[in-house]
Amino acid sequence: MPMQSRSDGHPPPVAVSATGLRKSYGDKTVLDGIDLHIPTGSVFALLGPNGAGKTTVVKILSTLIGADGGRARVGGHDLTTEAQAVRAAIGVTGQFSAVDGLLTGEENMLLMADLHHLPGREGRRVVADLLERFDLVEAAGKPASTYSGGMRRRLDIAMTLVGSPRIIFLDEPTTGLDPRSRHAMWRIVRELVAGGVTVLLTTQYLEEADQLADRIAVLHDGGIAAEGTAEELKRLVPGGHVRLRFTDPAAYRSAASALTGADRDDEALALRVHGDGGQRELRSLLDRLDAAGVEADELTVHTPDLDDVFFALTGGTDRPGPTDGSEEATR
Ligand SMILES: Nc1ncnc2c1ncn2[C@@H]1O[C@H](COP(=O)(O)OP(=O)(O)OP(=O)(O)O)[C@@H](O)[C@H]1O
Repeated sequence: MPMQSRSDGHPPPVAVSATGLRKSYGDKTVLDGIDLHIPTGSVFALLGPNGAGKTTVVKILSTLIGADGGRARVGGHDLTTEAQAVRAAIGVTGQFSAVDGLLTGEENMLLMADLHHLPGREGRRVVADLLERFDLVEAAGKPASTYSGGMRRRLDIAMTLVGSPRIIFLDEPTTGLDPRSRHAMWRIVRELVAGGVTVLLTTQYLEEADQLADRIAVLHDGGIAAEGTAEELKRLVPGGHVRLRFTDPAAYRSAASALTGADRDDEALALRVHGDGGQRELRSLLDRLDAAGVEADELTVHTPDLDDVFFALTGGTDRPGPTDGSEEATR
């Protein structure tokens, strides 16, 4: 997903910046100096297995708990000295959901409108709009306790949006949701970002980070093991290669002798050149082909997927839970 660019050529302002965030519980260090930098209007995914500290980051940045060290600014406000302004700038949804199961969806929404001091008529208009947008009109009169997981998440986000926050923290928004609800949630996130909202998303799903995020940070062992775009991260681990295919056997043979070290597939007239598939490497590869006077009929860059990156970085063997599993199966 492309990052928002501004017509004046300046980089977009920063929505969230944190340096050296630390947090321990007793003698357990959960965050050991985390730096984050999230440009306005982008989606940033904090990726990590259970217990990596993702929720702790969200709780700190939303002023629910204090950090033991480090500094952070959210929406231009200092987390410790301007906590109230930070709270006014953000919306948070996730594991500590604000949904009251005894109230109907609409009542939950109207309560939020009251909390945001929206005048009666304006509050009802905003609530009606959001119920419509989040496909909750039919369910609006039923108690939230009767909602499916997907409906509850949608209600939770809709409630967050009553206050029109410009920065939203989504803590594992799709954990435990079935694929259909997951895709509905992805659509919602994309719509929010298209409207200029900044999203910090935590997830244990690589595909989710890959689908939604402009940048991804992998949280591991109290620190950020790697950060970058999905493509940058994929280039960090071995397994990448460029595949060149030829139709002319003579061109294939010339290329094979020019590119010593490439794996040959004489039958398919294809060469496999190992590397990160980065710009510099590709240029050098093409230069060598040019110098040999040959042109490939097909050139494809293969990068490892985020799974490879994640498991290489975290050294784990446990794959995340099934993407369509129940809450119990994945948490
Ligand atoms: N109030 C607390 N007291 C003691 N330990 C805590 C507390 N809150 C969190 N922890 C511990 O801190 C670690 C990080 O927890 P956190 O909830 O931030 O992880 P997470 O990455 O969000 O994981 P999950 O995907 O399971 O939500 C865990 O080991 C957790 O047990």
